[in-house]
Amino acid sequence: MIQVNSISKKYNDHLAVDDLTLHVKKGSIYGLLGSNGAGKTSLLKIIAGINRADKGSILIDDIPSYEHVQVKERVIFIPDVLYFFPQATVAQMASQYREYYPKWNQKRFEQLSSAFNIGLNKKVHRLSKGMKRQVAFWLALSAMPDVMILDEPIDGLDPVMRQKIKNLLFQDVAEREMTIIISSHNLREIEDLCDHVGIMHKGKIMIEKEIDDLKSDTHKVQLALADPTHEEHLLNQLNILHYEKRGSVSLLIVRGSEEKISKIIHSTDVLLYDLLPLTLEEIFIYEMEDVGYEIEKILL
Ligand SMILES: Nc1ncnc2c1ncn2[C@@H]1O[C@H](COP(=O)(O)OP(=O)(O)OP(=O)(O)O)[C@@H](O)[C@H]1O
Repeated sequence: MIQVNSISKKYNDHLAVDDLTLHVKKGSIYGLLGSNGAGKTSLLKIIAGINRADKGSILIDDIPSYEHVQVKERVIFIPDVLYFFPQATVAQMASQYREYYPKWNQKRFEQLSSAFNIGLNKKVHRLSKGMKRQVAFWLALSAMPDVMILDEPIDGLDPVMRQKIKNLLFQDVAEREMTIIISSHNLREIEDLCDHVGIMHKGKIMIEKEIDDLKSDTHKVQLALADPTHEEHLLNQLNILHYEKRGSVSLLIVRGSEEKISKIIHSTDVLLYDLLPLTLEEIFIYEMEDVGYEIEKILL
């Protein structure tokens, strides 16, 4: 559905997106994570056809997104900083959307008014931050896009509204195979919403996986050996993302299946062995450490 092929984007001398390739399947919800300044917003704007890449191609259903209006009409981008026409009311913004997006669904717009409960004659720029975001989703969902690109979308929404919007997004993905790419620093939200995840750093995707695979492939291990002199040999056999020693107990973050890790560890005499799952937030932190982010003593 969405093919990002070897794209790069430079701002002056800074390479914000570096020869990046990414494919997102139809009906999938793809979470884009990354450090500040990793290039996520730059990438999303290129995928949405707002900015042009210096090199490479973006295809949505095999059609280049930047050059073709018929692709842009099927894609909605909700940016981190929202823009509405100055002085426009909700109703006026809706009529702008109705003109631009051929699949605009007026009936749905009217139905959703009960979910959002914001007056049609309200001027959008006078609404609160969270209410503006509600309007952005109300308009986006009524435009019936095939692709939704969301940059920090939940910022400012209260927990009830977050849940409502999540349910509406899930409904569109399930019923009409809408595809979503979502960038967020709120990893609990990403964990809840997404089926795939990509971690971006310095303009590149470092890891791209199904979220379930990512979670079942990284573990927290507590370990104490009967003979500590055997530890070095044991650790050399494991794919370790992070290591800390607390007294006689070693705390490790290890990549690999539970079965494989247990087998290696049980090849030595162990006094203590505990293997625990990690949250996406913890996996993100240790993967970032692996690419050079300074992380010290943050194991809980
Ligand atoms: N219009 C621009 N002109 C110059 N540099 C830019 C521009 N937009 C982005 N950059 C630079 O490109 C890099 C990537 O920025 P981008 O906004 O894509 O990162 P991000 O991953 O979205 O970051 P954050 O998580 O902090 O929002 C940064 O170094 C930023 O300063």
